[in-house]
Amino acid sequence: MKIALLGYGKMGKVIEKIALERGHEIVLRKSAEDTFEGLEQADVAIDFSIPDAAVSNISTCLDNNIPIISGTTGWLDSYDKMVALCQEKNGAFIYGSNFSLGVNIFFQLNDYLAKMMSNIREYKVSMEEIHHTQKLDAPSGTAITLAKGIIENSDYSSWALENAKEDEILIDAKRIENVPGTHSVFYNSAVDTIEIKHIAHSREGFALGAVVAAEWILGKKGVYTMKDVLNLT
Ligand SMILES: NC(=O)C1=CN([C@@H]2O[C@H](COP(=O)(O)OP(=O)(O)OC[C@H]3O[C@@H](n4cnc5c(N)ncnc54)[C@H](OP(=O)(O)O)[C@@H]3O)[C@@H](O)[C@H]2O)C=CC1
Ligand SMILES: O=C(O)C1=N[C@H](C(=O)O)C[C@H](O)C1
Repeated sequence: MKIALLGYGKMGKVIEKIALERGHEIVLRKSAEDTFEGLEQADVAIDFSIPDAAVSNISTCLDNNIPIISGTTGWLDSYDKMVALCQEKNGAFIYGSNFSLGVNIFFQLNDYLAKMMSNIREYKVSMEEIHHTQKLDAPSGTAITLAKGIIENSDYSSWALENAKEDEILIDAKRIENVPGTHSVFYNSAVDTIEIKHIAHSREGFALGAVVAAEWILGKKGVYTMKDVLNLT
């Protein structure tokens, strides 16, 4: 499979390593100042760039009939627009706030726990996410997906980074050198705390998931998620 890498930073480089190990070829490594030259040769593109570049990268792929996997976070206000473009162009598109197998299992666990806790009034939910200091967006895309999972399964209506109201989920976004990504969901009562936590030990899990998603989408049309790729119910 010929892959275009849109974003060749920390993630782009780990994705390249895993893609080569799995027998794929890289036909474009695009950073900020590079053009899309080489995209036309690609069977699929993988975008791990920056919030301000994601929409342009995804649109360019859809306009050129290249299936696109995007892991870039911090651009979700335009997600519906990209879904509509994919449908209009009869393209193929996956966005994932987190491509690791472990986090996608954690998403399911979070939904289940939120459902279970929804009628138990003694507990108040909150979250913590910790990432490296170069991260541009806060809260993380993964934290937003976790918050959505809780909102869909409870009476909480939104999330806040500070001064959370009664019906808001407080997300504490911490930035600490070299942390690949740690997410915790807490249910606190006066007498105890229930915590579920995912700790990424490196970027390899995210990168492998993105390459697996790229392999999976070949030959398909439509908008999918990692739940489809991993066949999680
Ligand atoms: N979904 C997931 O599983 C994961 C998502 N992420 C997300 O992926 C994104 C990238 O993370 P990371 O690799 O750590 O970040 P880096 O800052 O290390 O890399 C970002 C790269 O994007 C490049 N870039 C900037 N503008 C453009 C553009 N217009 N077109 C193409 N590339 C561009 C930068 O180029 P230059 O160096 O020239 O500025 C740089 O190479 C972030 O949004 C992060 O949140 C990260 C890990 C997992
Ligand atoms: O920027 C990162 O590094 C990460 N970003 C993603 C996010 O925003 O959730 C996924 C992962 O946690 C690492």
